Amino acid sequence: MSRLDRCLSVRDFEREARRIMPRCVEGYICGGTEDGASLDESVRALRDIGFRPRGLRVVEQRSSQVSLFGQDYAMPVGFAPTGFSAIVMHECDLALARAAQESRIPFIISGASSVPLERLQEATGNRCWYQAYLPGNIERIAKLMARLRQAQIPVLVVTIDTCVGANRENLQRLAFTVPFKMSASVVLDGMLHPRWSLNVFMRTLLGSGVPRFSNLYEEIGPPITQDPPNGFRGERDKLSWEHIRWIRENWPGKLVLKGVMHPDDARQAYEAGADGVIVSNHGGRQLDGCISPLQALPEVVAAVPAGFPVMVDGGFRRGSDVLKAVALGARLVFTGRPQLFGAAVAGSAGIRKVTEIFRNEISTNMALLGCRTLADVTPDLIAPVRVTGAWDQQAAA
Ligand SMILES: Cc1cc2nc3c(=O)[nH]c(=O)nc-3n(C[C@H](O)[C@H](O)[C@H](O)COP(=O)(O)O)c2cc1C
Repeated sequence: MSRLDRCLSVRDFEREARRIMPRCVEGYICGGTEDGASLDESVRALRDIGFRPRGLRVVEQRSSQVSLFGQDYAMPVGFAPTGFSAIVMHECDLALARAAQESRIPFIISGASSVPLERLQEATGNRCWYQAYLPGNIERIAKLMARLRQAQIPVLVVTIDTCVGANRENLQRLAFTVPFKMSASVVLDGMLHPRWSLNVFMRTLLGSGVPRFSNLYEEIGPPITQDPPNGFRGERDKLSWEHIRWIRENWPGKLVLKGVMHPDDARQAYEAGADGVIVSNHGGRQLDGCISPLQALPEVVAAVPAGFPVMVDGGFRRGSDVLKAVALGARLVFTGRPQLFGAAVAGSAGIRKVTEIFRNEISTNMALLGCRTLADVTPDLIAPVRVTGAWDQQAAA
């Protein structure tokens, strides 16, 4: 049985991917910050919610279709932006964009990605959203926006949770740095993972050279082994609501803020003219000790007018996880690591299988919940998982 056939769930893909990736790549993809509390909390919070399904409803014809920003998507799942995906698969950005297009789900190009956004747009009929790591400098924002307009990006996603680089001790221990620097331990790590060295490292070097910071600013930047002009994080700590308001006045497309965790920020985003927010703690990769995005979601939904798109990401690994967020008011759920695990295990076929898994699980679980459409996935179908007194007594007996 092939590796791909063995993977029946996203967790299976994760297990296989961890075997293939060098430790420093695994640390970069899978890791969180400091004690990993935000990372753990995102996964744990999903287990704290259970379903209260309805029976005897005709669910023969089901649809998980969702409409957003004038597009119909096949299911309420999209690919979150993931920078440096080139270390998982040769031209991974392109494979992700194509798989998303084929599966009719949204794909967000990361500002820290390597395949030029113009190529990704060409491959998908100009459907990619773009995520920006913006400096608090209007002149520089304007230059990037000119490029995005030229490339006909329909949705600009501004990440607001990365004003500074977080404390990623795990990466320091593994000698993994951004910009990427070769060290003896990194070389040894690669040698101990020959499949990755051949399929990813050598293939990339021989095929297209060292990946570049292609989409961070207005022009194709230097290789990821060098600091981009103005630095990778230059002036991000100056970004404020003033810049968001300026962007709104000057950006004709849709505008989404990513990394919103506080209801007041969601309200402010709406008032500033944003078209949506993504509730996210950056996959546990920024502030450690954050509440989970799932916990933040209901208050964010309540803070904005009905119908204002609230999306969410962080820790979603099952179709049932996605449906819990939909029941709590999320229009769409983004995943970050799952499709990278798919890419690491089996390239494009692996990414496609991950989306199929989500689609099948969503369809099956909608039926088991008694839902024909996503509008039927309502808050009464979920409840906190709580061990009652009676259960405690039974357990003690
Ligand atoms: C390897 C990796 C790279 C990421 N790069 C970015 C990025 O460039 N921009 C961004 O806004 N978020 C980035 N994120 C965060 C994701 O967009 C998303 O918020 C998070 O991965 C969701 O959690 P999940 O991985 O548990 O699905 C990255 C996450 C990972 C795992």
